[in-house]
Amino acid sequence: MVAGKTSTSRRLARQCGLATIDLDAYIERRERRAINQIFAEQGEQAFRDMETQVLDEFAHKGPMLVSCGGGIVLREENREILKNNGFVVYLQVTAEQAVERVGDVSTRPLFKNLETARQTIAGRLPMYEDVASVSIDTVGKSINVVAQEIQEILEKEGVLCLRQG
Ligand SMILES: Nc1ncnc2c1ncn2[C@@H]1O[C@H](COP(=O)(O)OP(=O)(O)OP(=O)(O)O)[C@@H](O)[C@H]1O
Ligand SMILES: O=C(O)C1=C[C@@H](O)[C@@H](O)[C@H](O)C1
Ligand SMILES: [Mg+2]
Repeated sequence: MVAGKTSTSRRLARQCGLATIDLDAYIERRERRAINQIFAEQGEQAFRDMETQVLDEFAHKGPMLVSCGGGIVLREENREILKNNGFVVYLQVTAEQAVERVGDVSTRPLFKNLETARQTIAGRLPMYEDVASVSIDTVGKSINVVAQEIQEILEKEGVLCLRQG
C-alpha cells in the first residue's frame, strides 16, 4: 500500500504513450462506490472477488500497463494470473515511508498505522517476491525517477520497445 503503483503507472503511461488501467479505480467506477464503502457494505472478501475478476479480465486484453491494488498478491489465483500473463514490477516501500506518504487513510480501509504497515509488509513480502519479475526500491525517489527506472528496465528486458532503429 502507498508504494506508488497508481501514481507511477499514470506517469509511466503518459511518458511512454501506453494504455493503462488502475484496478482499484476501475472497480470503483464499475461499482459506483468507493473501496472503503465496498469494504464497509460487503466486506473484504467481496472486494477480493471483484479484484480477481477484473485482474483476470485485463490480463487477457492485450498489452497494457495494469496498476493493481496492494492486496492483489493475497490470493494464489491472482499470483498465478500475474506470473502467467504479465511482467510484474514490484514497487518496494518501507512502513515508515508509507506512513509519510499516506495522507488521508479513509480511502485505504486496511491502512491503520506504522505497526500494522510493518506487519502487512512483512506478511506479504514472500508473495510479492513470488510474483515479481523485477523489484524497485522507491524509498527517497520521486514518482518521475521511479517511472524512469521502470521504463529503462522494461526496455532492457524487451517488454517495451519505444525507439526505432
Ligand atoms: N515515489 C514517490 N515519492 C513521493 N510520493 C509518492 C511516491 N509514490 C507515491 N507517492 C504519493 O503517495 C501517495 C500514494 O500513492 P499511490 O496512490 O500511487 O500508491 P498505491 O501504491 O497506488 O497505493 P494503493 O496500494 O493504496 O493503491 C500519493 O499521494 C502519491 O502522490
Ligand atoms: O493493500 C491492500 O490490501 C489494498 C490496497 C488498495 O490498493 C486497495 O485495493 C484496497 O484498499 C486494499
Ligand atoms: Mg493504487
